Amino acid sequence: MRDAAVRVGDRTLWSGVDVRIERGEFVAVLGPNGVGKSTLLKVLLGRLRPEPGSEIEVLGARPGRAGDRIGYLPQRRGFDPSLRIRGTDLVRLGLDGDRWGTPLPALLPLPGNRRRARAAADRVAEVIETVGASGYAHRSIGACSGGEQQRLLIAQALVRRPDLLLLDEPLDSLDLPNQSAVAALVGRICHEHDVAVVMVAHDVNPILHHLDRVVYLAEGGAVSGRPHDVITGPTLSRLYRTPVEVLRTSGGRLVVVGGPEAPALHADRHPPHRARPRTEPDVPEGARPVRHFVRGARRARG
Ligand SMILES: Nc1ncnc2c1ncn2[C@@H]1O[C@H](COP(=O)(O)OP(=O)(O)OP(=O)(O)O)[C@@H](O)[C@H]1O
Repeated sequence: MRDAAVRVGDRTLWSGVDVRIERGEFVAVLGPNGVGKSTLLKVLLGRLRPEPGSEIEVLGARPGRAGDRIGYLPQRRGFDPSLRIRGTDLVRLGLDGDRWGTPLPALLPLPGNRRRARAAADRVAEVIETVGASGYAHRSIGACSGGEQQRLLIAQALVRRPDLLLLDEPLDSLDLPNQSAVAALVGRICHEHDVAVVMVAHDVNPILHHLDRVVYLAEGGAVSGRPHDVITGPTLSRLYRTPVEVLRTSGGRLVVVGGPEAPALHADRHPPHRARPRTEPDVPEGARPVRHFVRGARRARG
C-alpha cells in the first residue's frame, strides 16, 4: 500500500498508509476501536474501494483479483452451542463452501471423482493436523471451546494453501493461554509455510514476539514499521497528537498509556463499550490481557 486512504460515508478513516508486506511476514494492524482496522482488510480483499490516488497491490494485482490465494478469517461472534456441524465439515467448507450443492457428475462413482474426493479429504486432514485440531475436529463445532473453534477457523482459512492470510481479531475472547497458543500457531504458519499474515489485533502482547511489522492506524493517519520502532511514546504521541506513554513491564509486555478516544460511536458489531474488557496496568501480569490505550497515566501508576 502506498499513500493509501479510505473513506466511509463522509469520513476519512485513515490516510497515508505506506506498508509493504513480504512473503512469510507477520504484520499486525493496531489502533483504537472504530479507527478502520477491519476496513483495511476489506480494502485488501477488494470489497471496499480506497480513495483515488491510493496505490494498492495485493499479490501482484489489484485488490479483489487474488481469489483463492487469500485466506480470510472475519471477525466473529461465536457459534451457537447447538450447531450440528463437525469441525471437519467447517474446514471442508473452506475448500468448496462457495459452490452450493453437489454437482450431479460428482456423485457418479467415476475414478476422477473418487480421486478428487480423496485429495480433498486428505487436504482437510492435513490442515487440521497443522493447526493441532485432530483431537476434536470430529466433534460438532458448537461443542468446541473458543480456542478450538478458532484453530478450526484458521484451518478453514488455510485449506486452499493461501499466500496471504487476513485475520480479523482471531485472539478476541480467548483466554491468555489460548491467545498465546493461537498466536504461536499463526507465527509458525507464517514463518514455516511462508504465508504472509495480516492480523487485526487489540492487544499486541500475545503476538509481539512473532511479529515482523506493525501498522498503527489513527483518525486521518497511520504509521508502520518494526514493532519496537513504532510502539514508542514519541511515535504514537506524534500519530495521535496527544501524549502517549509506552511502558514495558519486566516480562516484556507493552502497555500503551493515554491515546485518543475511539473516532466515533461504533456499535455495528460490538456489544456496548463497557462489555469489552479494558485491563488496568496494575492488574498482576498474566491475569487479563492488556489492551491498547489504557486511559490516564494515573491509572498506570496504580
Ligand atoms: N459500510 C459502512 N458504512 C458506514 N460506516 C461504516 C461502514 N463500515 C464500517 N463503518 C464505520 O467505519 C468505522 C471503522 O470500522 P472498522 O470496523 O473498520 O473499525 P475497527 O478499527 O476494526 O474497529 P474495532 O476495533 O471496534 O473492531 C466505524 O466507525 C464503522 O462504524
